[in-house]
Amino acid sequence: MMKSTQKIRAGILGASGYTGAEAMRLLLRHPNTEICFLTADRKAGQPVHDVYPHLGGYGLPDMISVDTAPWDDVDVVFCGLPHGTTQEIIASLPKTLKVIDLSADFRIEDPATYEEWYGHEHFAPDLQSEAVYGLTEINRDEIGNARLVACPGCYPTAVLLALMPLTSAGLIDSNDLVIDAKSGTTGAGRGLKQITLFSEAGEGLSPYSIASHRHAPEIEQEIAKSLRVPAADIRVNFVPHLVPMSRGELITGHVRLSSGKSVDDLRAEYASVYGDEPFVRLLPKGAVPQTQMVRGSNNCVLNVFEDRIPGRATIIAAIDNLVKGSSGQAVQNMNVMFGLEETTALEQAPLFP
Ligand SMILES: NC(=O)C1=CN([C@@H]2O[C@H](COP(=O)(O)OP(=O)(O)OC[C@H]3O[C@@H](n4cnc5c(N)ncnc54)[C@H](OP(=O)(O)O)[C@@H]3O)[C@@H](O)[C@H]2O)C=CC1
Ligand SMILES: CC(=O)N[C@@H](CCC(=O)OP(=O)(O)O)C(=O)O
Repeated sequence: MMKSTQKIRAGILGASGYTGAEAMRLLLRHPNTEICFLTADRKAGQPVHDVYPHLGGYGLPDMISVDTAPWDDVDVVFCGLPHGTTQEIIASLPKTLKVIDLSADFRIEDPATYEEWYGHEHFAPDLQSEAVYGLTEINRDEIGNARLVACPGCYPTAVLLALMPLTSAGLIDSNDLVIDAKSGTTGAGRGLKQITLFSEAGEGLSPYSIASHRHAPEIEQEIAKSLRVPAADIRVNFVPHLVPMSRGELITGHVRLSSGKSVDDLRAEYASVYGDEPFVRLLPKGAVPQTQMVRGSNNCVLNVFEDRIPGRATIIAAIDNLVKGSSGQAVQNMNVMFGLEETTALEQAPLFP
């Protein structure tokens, strides 16, 4: 447990990206953390106020290149880098440094599955075997002892928070999981991409990676681990959509109830599992989760509804992809790793409207 006056010295890799900016915003109000360095690639050398004007004036250091980062000056690094980059960079870092990775680099445990979905061999398999999957509510104890935490993808965060208590309790069929997911455009990062151009994403709703998104094997892996069955025994149909809003994510799960189980049983399980959780909220019966309920917060709101088809149910969960779906969960994990109050710097109520 850290003394309350002791500061954690943090570096943020990929600080000029969206998750980096969100990590800065959250850590600026963290009483036990000092931001020591920020890295960027093309924007290296620029002051924060040039990259993110809303974060100017807070005394943050200028962006530097990752090659010149003073690793010995920090206790922890947050890695908001593109896939495949973190595993190369952190392999050469001091082994005492704690690492909280927001990318997908250390989430997939099976090397063949990793290669199949990410298109290359893993560059740091030793580090992969050390990594702990950072879904805080489910893996809190392991995260507390971890050096390297692989934060879940934004969609898997919402999907697993919604489904895992139910699959673990045997209340729904783990082989009949159909997920329809929607994300704001920040989910695709700050780099210029045609799909997120205002003129192409605005006024529309675009499905993508239909039944072929890399978050499906990540979801299957975690459900399979919790049930102690091979990942191939779990099958998730997952279709994401890009929605013209900057942040927010909503997932709709269409599930089959186990024999004799009702929606009230599912609600009772959520209430039991999440009753004491600071960030996961089961809404009152009938209340509909919406992205507007979580914007800017580390909260996940969820609920379950009866389907018209007997024996089926519809589950809805909403998170902010940049908070609970990435940087907020990363800070939550840092708090756990350093023995701090888990909610520190994350108490922000949602922004509305
Ligand atoms: N956005 C989201 O909602 C979520 C994102 N993630 C994951 O988190 C990671 C970061 O995402 P996000 O912030 O959206 O990404 P962005 O594209 O917004 O930012 C990427 C950052 O990485 C830097 N960078 C790019 N290439 C390199 C390189 N070769 N070496 C060093 N630095 C590099 C960029 O610098 P520069 O700007 O100077 O080019 C920038 O700071 C990704 O892996 C993403 O998949 C996970 C969950 C949710
Ligand atoms: C809207 C959008 O493009 N979202 C991203 C997911 C962002 C995320 O959580 O991703 P990682 O697994 O990449 O870390 C996508 O579908 O690729």
